[in-house]
Amino acid sequence: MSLLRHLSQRRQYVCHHCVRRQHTSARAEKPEGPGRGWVIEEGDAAAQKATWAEQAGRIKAGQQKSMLSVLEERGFVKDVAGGRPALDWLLTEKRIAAYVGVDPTAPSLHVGHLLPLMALYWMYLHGYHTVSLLGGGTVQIGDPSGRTTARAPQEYNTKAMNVKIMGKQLRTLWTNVKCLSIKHKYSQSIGGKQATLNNIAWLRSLKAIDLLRTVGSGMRLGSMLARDSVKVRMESSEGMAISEFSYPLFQAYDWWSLYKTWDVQLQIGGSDQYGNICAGMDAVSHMRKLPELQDASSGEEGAQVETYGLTTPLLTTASGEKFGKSAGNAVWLDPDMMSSFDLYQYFLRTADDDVERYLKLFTFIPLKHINLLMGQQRNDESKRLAQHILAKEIVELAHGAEAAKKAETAHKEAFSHGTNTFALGALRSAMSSIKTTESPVTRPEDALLLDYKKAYAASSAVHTVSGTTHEQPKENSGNIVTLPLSLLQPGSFPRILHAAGLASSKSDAHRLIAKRGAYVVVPNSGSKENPTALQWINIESSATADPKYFLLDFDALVLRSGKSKIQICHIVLDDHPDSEATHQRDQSDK
Ligand SMILES: N[C@@H](Cc1ccc(O)cc1)C(=O)O
Repeated sequence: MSLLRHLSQRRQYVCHHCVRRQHTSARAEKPEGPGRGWVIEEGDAAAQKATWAEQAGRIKAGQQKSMLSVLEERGFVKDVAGGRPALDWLLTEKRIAAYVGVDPTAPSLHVGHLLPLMALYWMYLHGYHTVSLLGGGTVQIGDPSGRTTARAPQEYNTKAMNVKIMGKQLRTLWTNVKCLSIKHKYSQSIGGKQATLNNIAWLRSLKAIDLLRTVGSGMRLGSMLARDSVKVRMESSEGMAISEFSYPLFQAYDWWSLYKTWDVQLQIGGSDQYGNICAGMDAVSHMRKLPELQDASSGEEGAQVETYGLTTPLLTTASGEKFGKSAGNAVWLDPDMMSSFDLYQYFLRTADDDVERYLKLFTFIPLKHINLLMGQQRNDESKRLAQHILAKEIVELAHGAEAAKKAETAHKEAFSHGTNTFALGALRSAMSSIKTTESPVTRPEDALLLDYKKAYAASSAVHTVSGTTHEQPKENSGNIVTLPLSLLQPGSFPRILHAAGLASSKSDAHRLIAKRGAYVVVPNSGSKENPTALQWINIESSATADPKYFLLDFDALVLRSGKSKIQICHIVLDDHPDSEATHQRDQSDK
C-alpha cells in the first residue's frame, strides 16, 4: 500500500505533519481525475455506497430527516444559492464534500465564526466530507465583504503568526468536535472525512495570467459592481483598491481547486459571503467547460456535479444587540485571549429568550434533549440550567472538556448558595485556572505567540469614553483584571468599576451605583454553616466607602454589575510590572 493511501485512510488520527506531507505528495502526484483528495478503500467504498443508498431511501420515505432539514431545524440556513430543492436532493443522493473558509485576520477565531463552522461539523457528523480552509493566501488580499473601509495593512510577522495560531485552532476544534460527537453518541460508522487546508498551497504558485484567463474570463463586471460592499466604497471618499475588488476571484479559484481535488460541491459561509459564493459557483461552472481544464473534470454535467452555496444568518440577541461582543469587544475562542471562565460567563449571561436558539446553534445536543431541557428550564428560570449547559458545551468545543469542567465548577460554586452569595471556592478556582494557563509555556517561540495573543486581545479591547477610545486595563489571562493598590482609596469605587470594565466611564459607574446596580463581595461574611459562601452587598454612593475593606485573601476584589456580570480584580502593589499600564491609564483619565 502506498504511503499516500495509508495516510489518507487514517487521516483522522495522524498528526498534522503527516497530513501536510500527505497533501504535498498528493499535489506532487499527477491527478488521476477529480476527487483524488479523499482516498477510500475499494471495499469500504462499496459498503458505504450501499449504506448511503439505504439512508436516501429512508429520507425519501419520510423516516429520516434530510441533511438540509436538519440544518434548517437548528437555524443554520439563511439562503441557499443554487436552489433549495436541488441541494436537498443532492445531499440526499450523494456524499458530497463541503467547505468553510476563514481568513486569519487575527490570532483567534471569535464566536461569530462558529456558525458556518458548526454547520460544517454537523455535515461531518452525518458522513459528508468536510474541509475547513485557512485563507493564508486570501488574507493577503483582504475580503471587502461586509465592510465599509479597507483593512489596515499587517506586518509580515503578524500575518505569519496569525496563520500559525489559527491553523492550530482549526485543528483543535476538529479534535474537540470528535470528542463531543462521542460524548453525544453520534455514530462513527458512517465514514465522513475531514481536512484542514491552507489556500497558500495553491495560490502561491498561481500565475496572474492563469487566474485572469480561467476565472476572470468567467466573471461579469456588472454583478461585481452591483454588490453593496463595492457600491458603498465607490460612493465614499476612500474608494476601493483593485486588489480588494478582485478578492472574489481568489476565493473562486479556491473553490475550483477544492472542487477538482477534493470534490467540494458546497460552500458554507456567513451571510456576508453570499456574493463571493455566487461568484465562485459561476466561476466553477465556467471553468468546468474550459477545454484546457477538461482533464480535471469528469466531463459529467447536470445537478450531480453542480456547486451550491449555503449562508448562515447574522445573529443578533433577542434585545437586538449584535451577537458575539462583550462590552463592545469580540468574544475570542482562544483561551489565552479569553479565559474559559470568561467564555463560560459570556454564555451564562444569555437571555432566556435566546438560550434555546443558541443551544441549537452552538451545541451538538440532539433537538429532543433540548426540548426536555427547555421544559425543565421553564420550571425554574432562576437556576439558569439551560445557560449553564450552553456555556459548558461551548467551552468544551473551544477549549476542551477539562477546561469546561473547571469553568463550570467555578461558576456553579459562585452561585451555589443563591444569588446573594459568592463562594470563595469560585474565586480560588478562577485564580488557579489563570495560573495553569500561564505556566506550561516552555519554548521561547510559544512565549512569543502567547505575548502576541495577549497584546492583541488587550489592544482590541477598546471602549469609548465620551467620544475618545481608551485601552482596557491590563488583564492577566482574560478574566482577571489587575489593578494597583493605590487605586483603592476611600470613595474610589466609581473609578474602580470603570477600570474593571463594569462601567463605560466614571459617570456611568456613578449612575450604576445610584441605581443600586453595583455590588461587592464582603470578606468573612459567610454563615456558620457555610463560612465560604460570602455575601454580596450594594456599593453605596457615600463618598467614604473604602474599597480596601473588601479585599479577599489580601489580593482580590470581586465586583458585580447587575444580576450576573462578575469581575474579579487582582490587586497588586504599584511597583508590580502588571500594574503599570493600568496606573498610567488611570492617571491620564483623571
Ligand atoms: N472570504 C472569507 C474567508 C474565505 C477565504 C477563502 C475561501 O476560499 C473562502 C472563504 C471571509 O472573509 O470570511
